[in-house]
Amino acid sequence: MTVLGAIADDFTGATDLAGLLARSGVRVRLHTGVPVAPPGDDTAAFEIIALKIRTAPRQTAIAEAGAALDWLQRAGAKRFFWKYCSTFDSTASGNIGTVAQALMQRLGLSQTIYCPAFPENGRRVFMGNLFVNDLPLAESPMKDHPLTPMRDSNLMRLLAPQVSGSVGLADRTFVAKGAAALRERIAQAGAHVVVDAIDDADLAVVARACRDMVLMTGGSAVAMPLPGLYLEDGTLSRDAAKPVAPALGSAAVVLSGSASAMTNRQVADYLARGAAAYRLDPVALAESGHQAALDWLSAQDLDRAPLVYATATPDEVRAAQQRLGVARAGEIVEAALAACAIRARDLGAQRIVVAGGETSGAVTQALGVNHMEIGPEIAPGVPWCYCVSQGTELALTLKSGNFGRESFFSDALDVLEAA
Ligand SMILES: Nc1ncnc2c1ncn2[C@@H]1O[C@H](COP(=O)(O)OP(=O)(O)O)[C@@H](O)[C@H]1O
Ligand SMILES: O=C(O)[C@@H](O)C(=O)COP(=O)(O)O
Repeated sequence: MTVLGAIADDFTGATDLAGLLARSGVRVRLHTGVPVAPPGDDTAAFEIIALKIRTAPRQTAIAEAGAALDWLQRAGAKRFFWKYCSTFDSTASGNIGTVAQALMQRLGLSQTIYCPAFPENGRRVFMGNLFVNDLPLAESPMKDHPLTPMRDSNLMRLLAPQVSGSVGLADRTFVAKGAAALRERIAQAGAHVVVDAIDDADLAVVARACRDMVLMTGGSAVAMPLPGLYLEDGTLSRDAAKPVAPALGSAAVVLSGSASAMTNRQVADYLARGAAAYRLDPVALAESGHQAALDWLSAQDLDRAPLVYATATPDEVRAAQQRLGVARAGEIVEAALAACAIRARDLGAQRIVVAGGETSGAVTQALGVNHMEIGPEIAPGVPWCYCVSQGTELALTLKSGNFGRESFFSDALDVLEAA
């Protein structure tokens, strides 16, 4: 029986949520896109639908999230979770609040909460302001994100233009008083309530206070305590069926389309380890296409997990965007990396590491993957996922731009080796 149905605005975010929920030992199933077939009898306790709508036009985002909600309701879910980025990545007009409001309308709700905190990855919310490690969001490297540069750290100000209802705050002084006091505060705080949390203990209080809300929204970490709460009161029984790692060949590829500060360090680390690498230049791709990258990949020893990357500094990204336009630069890079993923699979690679949320969406869609089982976690919020692409079993990991330590790419391959 499905206890919670979740909708994620991007693919890395969906695997992040899936990995954190799966820590509890309950069954989590991840669908990429809204499944075409109606739900069967074997639905998991936690069903997640990954969408690629973080930067989509508002009406597209609302329509796709609505279709996902319908499917999850048909799967039997009575409670829902809207997952977005722990750095609140959104465009000026949406889509975090926009989609939340649309889901509220469809569910007949007058209220939801917003809690992007993910303390294990340094994201904390205090007095409604989001911090990334020791910096306010707008001073963190997120200010330079290629598609969703975050130039304000105040979540209420970010949310207000995205919704028509009132925006309020349940600050940490209420969280510190425990679940009952927090619940009371939230009830009085308006339609769209930002909730503070600076550590996992705070998130446990928030989850306890909101566990019966029909719709919660946030980063993955505020959902992490939910399986424990549902197991505690018998809403859910533990399902020990762990996905079995498929037998995989040793060929692998690393594809990086994230331009985050952390991914830049991870690419540098992997290069320093002697990895064979091909750098994608968006302007050259626009002029000549990506055949040269495919030819390079075909000549590589995939047992040594070569890297194809567009990862670049903020200045380099800006220069490419000025030449090509923001959307086109992103699309060209995503298309090239998606084509590399298909080529790598066709050359026998069954281990594919992808860095970047939009990039992961493009790669996963191109591979025609429609659902994934959740395997071992490589770093907080980044699990290996097992899936099938055109009849080939694959292990795929989708790394959010800023997640993982410097050695992430080699960590990922090591973790899979040990699985
Ligand atoms: N060198 C580059 N120049 C311009 N755009 C780039 C470059 N490298 C990557 N991009 C684009 O930037 C976007 C990065 O977003 P994403 O893949 O979501 O990474 P992250 O997870 O870091 O946010 C993608 O659309 C990608 O195609
Ligand atoms: O919540 C998070 O930080 C991640 O799950 C996520 O959504 C990150 O997005 P990208 O950095 O665009 O991959």
